[in-house]
Amino acid sequence: MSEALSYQMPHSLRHLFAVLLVYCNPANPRELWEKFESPTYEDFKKYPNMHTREIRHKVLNHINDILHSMGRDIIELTQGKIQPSATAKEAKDVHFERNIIVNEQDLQLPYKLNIEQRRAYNVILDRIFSNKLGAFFIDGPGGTGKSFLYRALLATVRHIGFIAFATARSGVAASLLPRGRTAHSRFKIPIDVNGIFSCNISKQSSLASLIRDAKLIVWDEIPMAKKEMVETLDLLLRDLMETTMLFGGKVVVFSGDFRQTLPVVRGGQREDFVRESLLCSEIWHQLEKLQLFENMRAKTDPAFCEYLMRIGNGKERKMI
Ligand SMILES: Nc1ncnc2c1ncn2[C@@H]1O[C@H](COP(=O)(O)OP(=O)(O)OP(=O)(O)O)[C@@H](O)[C@H]1O
Repeated sequence: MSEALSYQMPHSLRHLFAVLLVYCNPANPRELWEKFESPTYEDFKKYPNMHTREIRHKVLNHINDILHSMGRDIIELTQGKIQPSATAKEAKDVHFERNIIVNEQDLQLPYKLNIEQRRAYNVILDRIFSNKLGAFFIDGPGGTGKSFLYRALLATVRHIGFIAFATARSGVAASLLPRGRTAHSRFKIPIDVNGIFSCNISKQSSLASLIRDAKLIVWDEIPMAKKEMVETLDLLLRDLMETTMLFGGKVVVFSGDFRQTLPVVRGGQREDFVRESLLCSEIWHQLEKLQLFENMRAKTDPAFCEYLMRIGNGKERKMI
């Protein structure tokens, strides 16, 4: 840092400081910062009426933005006194999404797939590797291994360095997927779509570029999502990819079980839930359906599997 002071601009000094923090592991980052912070302020000092406190905050936020792009955080340096900006949070998120390390266990999943799962796995991967459009719905009752199949797909695609998004309608389902996020937060879809068919993503942002690069998008629990959410994602992808192809020509895999929960419509009746679901969207008819039948959860108890199916299909009169 001492050497750099004589020839580097404040902007570069801030960058150098971030690099030192990440790659050189200084014994006492705070002491290092306090010794060299002043020269990193110089470019902000030319603004009239800007107090030192404000300048310090701006400078630390800039360093934080740089640290986030490298997957680190200034909280280590400031003990939580500085909150990252929205841009910094996005940069950090993008960095993590581009650098996911797949765990060994998940890499073994493709070898454990049953016949139906393997068929779906091969069809989807083939579309990804041949760069062709693929919009799928994995149709399988609870326990048939839909999540198991996603994990295998996500592991394979991420392991070779491709970007794959794991999303779900609810936070609970998202947390069960490796680096899962709710579809709302991943694609910035408004919570209450209500005729606003646009996601809050600027075309120039790093998130937009990450989405453009994505090879696979997985969306679990789709029966719980309102059809407008899926239509909004379709519009976002067409817009970002500058094409009229469904989902911008990307490979998108939806799944869920329509025997389970449908979208919530306040004060609605059964027909309202159905009308709001993906089943009543134009997109539904364009999805390729891949079936899973074998119940892997209750494999050793076929009678129980049949009982569950009868409940799901509304044919069971006797409840335990
Ligand atoms: N090929 C497989 N080999 C071994 N176990 C499997 C396989 N597929 C699924 N399983 C296991 O079966 C159980 C159910 O699988 P999973 O949770 O993926 O089903 P699901 O269809 O997503 O269920 P739900 O709709 O209820 O969420 C899990 O314990 C999972 O580990």
